[in-house]
Amino acid sequence: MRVELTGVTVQNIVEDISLHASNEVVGIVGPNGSGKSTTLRCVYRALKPHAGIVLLDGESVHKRQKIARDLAALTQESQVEFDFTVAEVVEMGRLPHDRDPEADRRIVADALATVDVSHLAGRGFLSLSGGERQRVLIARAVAQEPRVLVLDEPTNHLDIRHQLDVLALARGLGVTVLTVLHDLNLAASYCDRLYVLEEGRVVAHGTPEEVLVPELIAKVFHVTAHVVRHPTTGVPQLLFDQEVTP
Ligand SMILES: Nc1ncnc2c1ncn2[C@@H]1O[C@H](COP(=O)(O)OP(=O)(O)OP(=O)(O)O)[C@@H](O)[C@H]1O
Repeated sequence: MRVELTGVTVQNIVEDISLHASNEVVGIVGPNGSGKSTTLRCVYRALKPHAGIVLLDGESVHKRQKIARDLAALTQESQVEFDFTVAEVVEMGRLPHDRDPEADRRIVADALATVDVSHLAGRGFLSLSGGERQRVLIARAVAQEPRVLVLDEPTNHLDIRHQLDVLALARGLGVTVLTVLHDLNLAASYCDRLYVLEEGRVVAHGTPEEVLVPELIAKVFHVTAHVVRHPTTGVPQLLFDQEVTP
């Protein structure tokens, strides 16, 4: 499924953002406060842009009926207020679909296993650690079987193994993934293309190799970076000097 933002503007927070993603993993990176979450909010309809348009397969997200089924979002606001069990939380991913108890049970069990939280199925969500909660919310998104997955810092709270697992999982779904990531090396490893935001505007986009160059890193993040090749994958990775630049 194709996600396309054209000229999206929200107050003076983001201005004239245009980006697209189509059956690929697209990362949004940028410094704190550069407008990454605000951009994603326009995609999962938590915000209506003041100008511009967000299309899913050519249809405005604000008019589309089936968006609850097609799009799953793991966001900064994704929370569970009441103490549902983990299994119940993941079952919520099936709500937008027509009910099929047997298939739903299987899909939920698969999602729990895929995200390595089957052993937590009977636990209360609110008793979980931050990382466990994050993985359960990812399992809920997986159980939804979306065509577009929107992730706002999905590796938050996760240990390194689970960071790698979650991003590999998102890639392996084979759907359109639009994700905000702070870790530029993870972004380089798991994203097909990146958009770099600075002060509410897209200042660069392209493959990680095209985008993650020392000049851009210095300009946008104010740090000095050296690009090296990962010894086994060949993916560009960044090493940072300790001093920040003005
Ligand atoms: N509802 C709001 N009212 C006023 N300002 C807002 C609102 N939402 C976001 N902002 C401001 O807009 C800017 C962009 O916020 P946003 O959360 O989109 O940034 P971000 O790139 O996701 O940041 P971070 O990396 O810190 O999560 C910030 O300066 C933020 O304080």
